[in-house]
Amino acid sequence: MQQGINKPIFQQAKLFRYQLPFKIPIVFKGIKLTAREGVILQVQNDKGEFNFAEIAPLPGFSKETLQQATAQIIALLNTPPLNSQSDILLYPSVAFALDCILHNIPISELFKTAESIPLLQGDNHSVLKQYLQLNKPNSVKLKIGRQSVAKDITLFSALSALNNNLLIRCDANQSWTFAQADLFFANINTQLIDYIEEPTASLSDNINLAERYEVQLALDETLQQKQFQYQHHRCFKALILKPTLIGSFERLNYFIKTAKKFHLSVSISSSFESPLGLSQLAFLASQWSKEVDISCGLDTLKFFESAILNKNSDKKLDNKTPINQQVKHLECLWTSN
Ligand SMILES: O=C(O)CCC(=O)C1=CC=C[C@@H](O)[C@@H]1C(=O)O
Ligand SMILES: [Mg+2]
Repeated sequence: MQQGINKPIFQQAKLFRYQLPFKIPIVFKGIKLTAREGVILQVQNDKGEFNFAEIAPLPGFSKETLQQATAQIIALLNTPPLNSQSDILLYPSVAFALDCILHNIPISELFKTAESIPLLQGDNHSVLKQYLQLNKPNSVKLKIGRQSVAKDITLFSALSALNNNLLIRCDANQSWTFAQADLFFANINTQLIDYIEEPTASLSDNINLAERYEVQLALDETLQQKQFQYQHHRCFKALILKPTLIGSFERLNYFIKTAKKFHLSVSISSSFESPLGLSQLAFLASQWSKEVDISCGLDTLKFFESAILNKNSDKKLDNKTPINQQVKHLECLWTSN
């Protein structure tokens, strides 16, 4: 994808606020959220066409707050023209949204059909129930590291007993110590791990564990460090790209090129965005799949009570209402003129 496109001054920009309640609260790195909050940016270009983007820092994962990101985008919109060469160090959520606008990333309905690897999270009983309800697919992503290692071992073994062909993508979100990760690997059939994302917070410990137990690693949080430069190791199998946490298209393209060079697979993964953000991620995934082996980790709408952008639930919108129409029903929190 092209970089650094400069656009003429836009006619009008608006920011809308959304809030999507979760079915049950979800804990993100120790922060319990009952709802997802973000803003939708709508920009009308000189031809009168609308472009959209979402800014929704994920508490626990993003360094910036929604208030900070909103203030930054307003500052940018107040000094047109919009371009991706801004001197200010942009927050990742803002950099990504800006590039979506500058590159006219459409709201596509692709995400409704894009096949995502099912994400299983919750207590052991509910994870096993979710897996059975999905008719035992051969590939799943399993959250671990949120309960005792003993319970995770029980869960992993119970899940794998349900399907001989199951390959599990594990995600520990850097929550284990070396000893905890070591205990986990020593007590499961590691051949059933497709790859594991970030067992501990130390990349060198993760490599050490991967070599010891012959498991493959995927990098997720590591890729969100602004200074991180990829150095290949044979135990790396996949890159998890969370565009709204990584930021600019320039940085994302760097990882796509890296994946191509080292034959890594790429997962385009959600950060629990609204349907608008997810639809743009699905579009980008379909573009990048021309270059690298892509899978989607966009299976997060199921955690919301309702995935419709709508301020008042009495407005009779349903999921057949086009997303750009839904935006009009949100509370407008800022407008350029
Ligand atoms: O990658 C997926 O399949 C879905 C998204 C997902 O698992 C995550 C999104 C954001 C924060 C975490 O809870 C989690 C992850 O770490 O990958
Ligand atoms: Mg992860």
